[in-house]
Amino acid sequence: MVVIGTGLIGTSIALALRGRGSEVYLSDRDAAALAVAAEIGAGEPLPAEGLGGPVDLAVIAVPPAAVAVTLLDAQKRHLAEVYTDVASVKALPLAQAAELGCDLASYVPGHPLAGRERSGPSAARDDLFLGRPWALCPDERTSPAAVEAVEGLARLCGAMPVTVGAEHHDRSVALVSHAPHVVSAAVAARLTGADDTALGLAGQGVRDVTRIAASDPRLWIGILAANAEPVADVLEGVATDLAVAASLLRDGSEGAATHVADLLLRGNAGRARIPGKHGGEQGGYATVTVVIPDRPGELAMIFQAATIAGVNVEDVSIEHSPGRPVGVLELSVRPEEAARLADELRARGWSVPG
Ligand SMILES: NC(=O)c1ccc[n+]([C@@H]2O[C@H](COP(=O)([O-])OP(=O)(O)OC[C@H]3O[C@@H](n4cnc5c(N)ncnc54)[C@H](O)[C@@H]3O)[C@@H](O)[C@H]2O)c1
Ligand SMILES: O=C(O)C(=O)C[C@]1(C(=O)O)C=C[C@@H](O)C=C1
Repeated sequence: MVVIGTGLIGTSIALALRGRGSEVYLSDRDAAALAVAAEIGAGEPLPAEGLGGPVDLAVIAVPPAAVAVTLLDAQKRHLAEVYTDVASVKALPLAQAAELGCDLASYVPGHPLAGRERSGPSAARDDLFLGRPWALCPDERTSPAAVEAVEGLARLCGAMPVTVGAEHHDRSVALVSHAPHVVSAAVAARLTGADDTALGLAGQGVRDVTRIAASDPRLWIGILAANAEPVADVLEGVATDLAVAASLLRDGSEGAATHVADLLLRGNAGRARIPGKHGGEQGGYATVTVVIPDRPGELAMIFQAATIAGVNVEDVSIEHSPGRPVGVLELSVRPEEAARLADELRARGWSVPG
């Protein structure tokens, strides 16, 4: 394989592929990004003179506006049999590739729905795509063999391939990724004028809502500009809800509170529709909460206790208590296994409230 663009996503794919035994060559116009990716074991730099023949697959992991020119260049060099990209929008690269005269039979537009708020190869992780959807947007011009190869890539990275048309993809991600990003930025932007007391009171809620606001604005302006209309449609709906909520709160009447409660209930309902682990139903798990001292080996012993109790931990999160040497661990498990795990942990001396 060849990975062109060794930033967060390209290097994460390269690491995942290397972990599955693939031979990976790397290319980036930024020599420092290439050097870091190679240094952390993502692959070998692609020799300037090429490899003497096409590799199976080239993954183009550059910003959306650079995908089509990068594809054309790679195809001119006959770098690979099959090409895919990972850009967060799909209609733009596909239209530009057609306009530039790229070979569309061997190009499968793709988009793994996994990422981080950090950029560059040093933020890469080989497990980034585990259990995540990976959109593929072939059309009537794409060869079935190319689609099969890129489905194989997604599966090798531990992701679930999902086939969807490019326009449909872009409208969908406007709703589930791009508009939420702008909303997160808008909430975080309110904090620039906050005083130290307010910031000192920041808890997990604001951290959850603003995590993605730490992302690279240069990358995101390219994503938003390439999906402008669908994102604007969602933002207008959000803006209406917010404006109505603000005016009702000022109104202060009991009727107004009921209307605001309606927005909160719709929020509950929307959130509950987000699929859970492996695309399954969300909310099917019970949470076992454990207070853990901050000392070596504590987590390992808790997971060992879960193993002994025969309980599979489906998900895990840790909340740190600021200034205190303890944390609160939340273990998501099947509801029928929660009491067994709680008993096992209590018997071994941990504090399991509830
Ligand atoms: N960040 C995310 O969470 C995320 C998730 C899924 C998909 N994506 C998509 O993946 C792509 C890469 O994003 P990233 O987060 O890895 O960004 P990044 O900034 O970490 O990496 C991009 C890399 O591409 C290189 N690059 C830029 N233009 C190039 C060109 N013309 N030729 C060769 N290399 C070039 C840069 O030097 C950089 O190393 C984007 O299209 C983005 O939309 C991002
Ligand atoms: O979790 C994050 O940090 C992301 O930015 C991931 C996320 C997303 O919105 O889910 C962002 C953009 C990508 O195109 C794909 C995934």
